Amino acid sequence: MLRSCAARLRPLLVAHGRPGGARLTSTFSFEEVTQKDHALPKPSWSKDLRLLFDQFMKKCEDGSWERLPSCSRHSVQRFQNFTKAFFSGSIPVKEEQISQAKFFPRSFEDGLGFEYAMFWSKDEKRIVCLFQGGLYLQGIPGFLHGGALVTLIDTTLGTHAMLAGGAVMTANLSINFKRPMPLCSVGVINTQLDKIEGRKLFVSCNIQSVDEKTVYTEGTGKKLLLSSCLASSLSLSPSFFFSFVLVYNPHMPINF
Ligand SMILES: CCCCCCCCCCCC(=O)SCCNC(=O)CCNC(=O)[C@H](O)C(C)(C)COP(=O)(O)OP(=O)(O)OC[C@H]1O[C@@H](n2cnc3c(N)ncnc32)[C@H](O)[C@@H]1OP(=O)(O)O
Repeated sequence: MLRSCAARLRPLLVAHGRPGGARLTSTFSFEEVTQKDHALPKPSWSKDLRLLFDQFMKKCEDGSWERLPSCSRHSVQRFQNFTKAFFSGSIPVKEEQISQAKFFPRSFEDGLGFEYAMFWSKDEKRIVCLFQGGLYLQGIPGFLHGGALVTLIDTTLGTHAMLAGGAVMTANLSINFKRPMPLCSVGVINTQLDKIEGRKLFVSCNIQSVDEKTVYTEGTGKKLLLSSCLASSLSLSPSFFFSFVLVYNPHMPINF
């Protein structure tokens, strides 16, 4: 089974100039050049968000943490390869629409929607997502819409599951809204991987205020790996596995 899985993935990696097992920095860097990295400070970021971002960038200096770059759209090639690999090549939108499609959390104008940056700790195996919810994300007056919070929770938990296991889809998400979160305030999402059962990854997180005094929301999610052979390939050949994940995840570190 592993051999057939590897055979299925190899053409995709070669198509990106990435033979299985090789480090993939050069091709991904090329995409970085052509696509804007949104997980960097902007004028619309509040002082709180900048301060937290700077603190985590400091933690990155010794290599224990890594900032995850984030772009707003996939290249047409990446899109097509993803659907070929996991949905039998049936592209769900018209060919001409592919280049127009945007990653939902990155689809708002600067400062009006989600502003966020994720950091990954390889040792602690967790993600911290620093974010600020803009004026277009209002629910009840003055507070963030619950759906907006769920979007960012799903995105952060999905990224964690991808880093832990490979391409995933959300099968189940459970949310507890504990306190309303003020519009334009800054929140911190902390994730953890609770367990893996076969293709199922159980991940959870909460959203806290910057001073850690308020827990706004808690979330637990069940993510399903899209291919059962990917998890087992991780234990045999991490570099091959990571090279695959790098192709598909817009939040993946450049130098994994
Ligand atoms: C591109 C880079 C972007 C990267 C960007 C970074 C992250 C972005 C995050 C966004 C994520 C999304 O929005 S995803 C979009 C929202 N989600 C979806 O549209 C998913 C739609 N659902 C599906 O496609 C499917 O139901 C799947 C893939 C989830 C599962 O189908 P399947 O593969 O056929 O699996 P199946 O045999 O049914 O079940 C396998 C096991 O999982 C359990 N299971 C299945 N569904 C559920 C469920 N809803 N709740 C609990 N458990 C479930 C079953 O009981 C079974 O357990 P057992 O018997 O083995 O014990």
